[in-house]
Parts: sequence; C-alpha cells; structure tokens
Amino acid sequence: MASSPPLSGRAEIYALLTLIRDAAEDAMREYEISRVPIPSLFQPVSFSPAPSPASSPGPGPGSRGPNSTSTTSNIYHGAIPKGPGYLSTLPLKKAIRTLEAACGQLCATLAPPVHTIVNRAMPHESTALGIVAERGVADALARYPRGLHVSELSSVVGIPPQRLARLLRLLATRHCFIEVQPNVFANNHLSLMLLTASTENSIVGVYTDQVFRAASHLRDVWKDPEWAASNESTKSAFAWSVKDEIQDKTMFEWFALHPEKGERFDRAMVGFSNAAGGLAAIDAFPWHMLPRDSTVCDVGGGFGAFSLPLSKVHPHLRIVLQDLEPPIERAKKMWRAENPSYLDAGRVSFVPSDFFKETAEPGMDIYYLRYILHLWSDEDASVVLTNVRKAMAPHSRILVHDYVLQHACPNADQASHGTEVSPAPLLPNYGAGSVRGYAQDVNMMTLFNGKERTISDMRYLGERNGLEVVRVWDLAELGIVEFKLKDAP
Ligand SMILES: C[S@@+](CC[C@H](N)C(=O)[O-])C[C@H]1O[C@@H](n2cnc3c(N)ncnc32)[C@H](O)[C@@H]1O
Repeated sequence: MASSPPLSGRAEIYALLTLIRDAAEDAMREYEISRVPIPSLFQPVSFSPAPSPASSPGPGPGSRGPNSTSTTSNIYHGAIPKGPGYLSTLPLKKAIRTLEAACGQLCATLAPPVHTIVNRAMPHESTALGIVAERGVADALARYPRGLHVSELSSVVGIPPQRLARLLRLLATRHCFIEVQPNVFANNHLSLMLLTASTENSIVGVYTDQVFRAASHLRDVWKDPEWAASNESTKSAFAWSVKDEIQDKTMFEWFALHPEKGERFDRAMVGFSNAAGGLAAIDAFPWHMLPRDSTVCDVGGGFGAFSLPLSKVHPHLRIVLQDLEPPIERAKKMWRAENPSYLDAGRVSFVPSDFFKETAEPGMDIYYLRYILHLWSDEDASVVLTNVRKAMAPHSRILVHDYVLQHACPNADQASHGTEVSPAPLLPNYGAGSVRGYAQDVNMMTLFNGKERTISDMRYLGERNGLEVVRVWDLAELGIVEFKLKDAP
C-alpha cells in the first residue's frame, strides 16, 4: 500500500505539472513510434464514402495491435475512416490515463469549488451530442472541409439555424467540430466519431437516449420500497423506465420488442470497446502461447465483437460463441461477412444458450467473459459463473474482462495481482484518468442492478463459486481477471 505522506500546496502542483509534461511526452512518443501524425484539433477533415468491407484492411505483418488503425476493419469502426492522427494503443491509453488524472486533479485543486461543481452538474453537452449524432450533422458536413454555414446545414439536418449554431458552439467549445468562421462549422477528428455509420455514433445514441432516460429514474426507483430493496435486474431504473410497456424483464428481453435498439446496442458494444480499449486483450494476453486448436468459449459473446478480431489475429485458436438465439443469428451473418474462411474451416461454432439455465460448452481451455459479470448482482453473476465452473476441466481458465475498480484511497489491494499503482500525488485509482469505469459502475446499477467490481469483489465472487484468482492483466482501463478452479494446479 502506498503510504508516503501526501504532498501539499506548491509541491503538489509542481508534481502534477511534472506528471502532465512526462505523460504528454510519452503520448507524443507513441504517435512517433507508430508513425501516426500528432493530431490537430484545428485541422478540418473531409470524408468520402467508405471502402467496401472487402477492401478494408485486416491484421497483417507489422501491425501494431488490434486497436491500431492497421488491424481494424469495418465492423470495429463502422466502415468509416478515423481521420488523421487516429491511434489507440495500450501505451497511449496509459499515458492519457496519467495525463487526464493530473490535469483533472490540477484544475480541481486550483479552481474555485463552485466553478467545478456547477460544471459537473450540467448535462447539456451530452444532450447536444445526442441530438447532433441522431440528426447526422457530422455526415452533413462530411464533404465540406471548409465548413458549412448553419443556414445551409439547418435544412439538411432539420434543426433551426440558430438552435443548431448553439448546440454546435457548445460542442466546438469542447473541441468536437470547429467553428471556422462565425456560424460556419466543420468536422475535426473528434466530430468524425459521430458519423452515423460509426459504431461510436451508436454508443453515443445508447448513452444519450436509453441510459440517460433510465438514469433520470434512479431517484424515483429508490422512493419505491419494493424496487429500492431489490437487486434483481428486472427491478432496475431501466426496467422502471419501460414498466408501462413491459414488466419483469431485463433490457435484453426488452430488445425483443425493439429489434432496432438491439442492433444499435450490438454496434454500441463495439464503439464502447473501441473507447475502453476492449481489444487490447488480444495483444496483452499470451494467446500465441496456447497450442494450436486450443479452444476458447466466448460466453455471452454477442456477435463476437471480441472473438471475431481474436480469430483474425490468432487463427490457431478454435472458438465457440455462446449467446441467446437472436445475437447468435446476427453473429452467423457477421462471421460470414468478416471471416468466411475461418467459418468454412469449421474453426468457429455457434451455440445458442442461456447462461442462467445451461452449463457452458464442456472442457474448453479458456472461458472468456467480456462485459458479462458486470451486468449482474453477485447472486446472478454466481449463477453464470457456476454454469461455467461446472463445464471446466482442471486445466481450464476463466478470463473475466471487465473494469477492475480501485478504491479512491490507499488500500491493501492497490498493487495486488498485477494492477498498476498510480504515481503520487494522483489518487490511487487514477482519479479523472479512470472515471469512465466508475461512471460505468453507476450505469450498470441503472440498467441492470449490476456492478463493476474491485479485485476484492472479484475474489469474493470467485470464492463463493469454487474459483481462485490467478492474476490480473491491467489494460489501462479494463482489466482481465484470470480464474482457475480452486485447488487446481
Ligand atoms: C454487454 S453484452 C456483451 C457482449 C460481448 N461479450 C462483448 O464483449 O461485446 C452482454 C451479452 O450477454 C448476452 N446475454 C444476456 N443475457 C443472456 C443469457 N441469459 N444467456 C446468454 N447470453 C446472454 C447478451 O445477448 C449480450 O450479447
């Protein structure tokens, strides 16, 4: 546990400035190593139609990893280019974690508290992002690198010019879009994320629509004694928000009434994974050390947002994709389009299965669960884990790929099992540099009564299901917790 005395006053500010400078240097070095130009927020970008899936680049020799541009194909970015300067590697994420933590701590230290608190309470940036993403503003600007006046843009996106200008100015003030002249706006590399074909547009849609509405009901839910006391996923704020339409169902069951929202959610998972570095595990975990034909069961794998790119980078593995029937049907189409040779060689199989009712595929080498356990309370997560444990052979491993949260104060688990310790004077959990995980924790509570977990929570969950933590792989935002059977070698 880090127990050095806290710095104060000028010493803390200078330590933060040093961290900012060092982290920015690390980030710039990563761009240089990757031969990607350092992006400019002031460089307008244009966009022409996407390459067909057949011509999109796949992993190849010399690629830097699954999050770098060279290994991404259309499903991961929704068939759009990421603009100049797009890079998302693990070293860059680590540098940005420190940079954001130090900048956040510096501003929160020196700014008048009222300034910080009022800014944090304002939800309007999210509102503006949601509207602009839904109306396709980035698409409408795509062919105009010198920008378009709101009077022309207005008729394309169906928002009155002056209202549109105000939404865009709020966003441009935070560097998403550029106001190139008064009331004339152009895309930059941030606003490109909002192109309607992009998976990031879908995650913006999910957060600013479904999640936003559900979160606004948390207060009401907690005033109802029955709902407030329940940990069931069918008694979440999301369930409350749709209770006039459907009762006692989870969000996944609600998707059956709204298949278009289910499909948007699938795409959003890819967008979220891009943001969180969800593919970093392809490089960081030693898949290449597993013998040929080792088997990986992607439990609740959706259409294979992880296992599909895994199959491209590590084709020596065999994959079994398990999920409910509708995602499995979508998965078959996705694999046919994205990795037909792997499919035709019979190296992937699709198994419709309810992980609450059925055991996983028996005797697999790896059971991989990404964004699964965090959806559920300890009781429900235990049912899923038990159904996996029953299928395990003595050598099998479970990889739980989720956030691994830390307390915001020094604690015994801070450096256990491979999690990285933040440099002083940052908060032990990297503060603002890791805030998305803590927001996701509240999001899981909102949508499913689920939760993100600390390493102690993971250990507890393992112990109550006959499993032991082997180690944690710190992936700068998400982590992988590796479990084995208790008492297995
Ligand atoms: C948050 S998504 C994660 C998908 C995928 N693992 C990924 O990382 O992109 C949760 C997945 O769990 C699946 N799921 C939900 N309830 C399930 C159940 N009872 N049995 C099997 N899969 C289920 C959903 O269909 C969805 O694909």
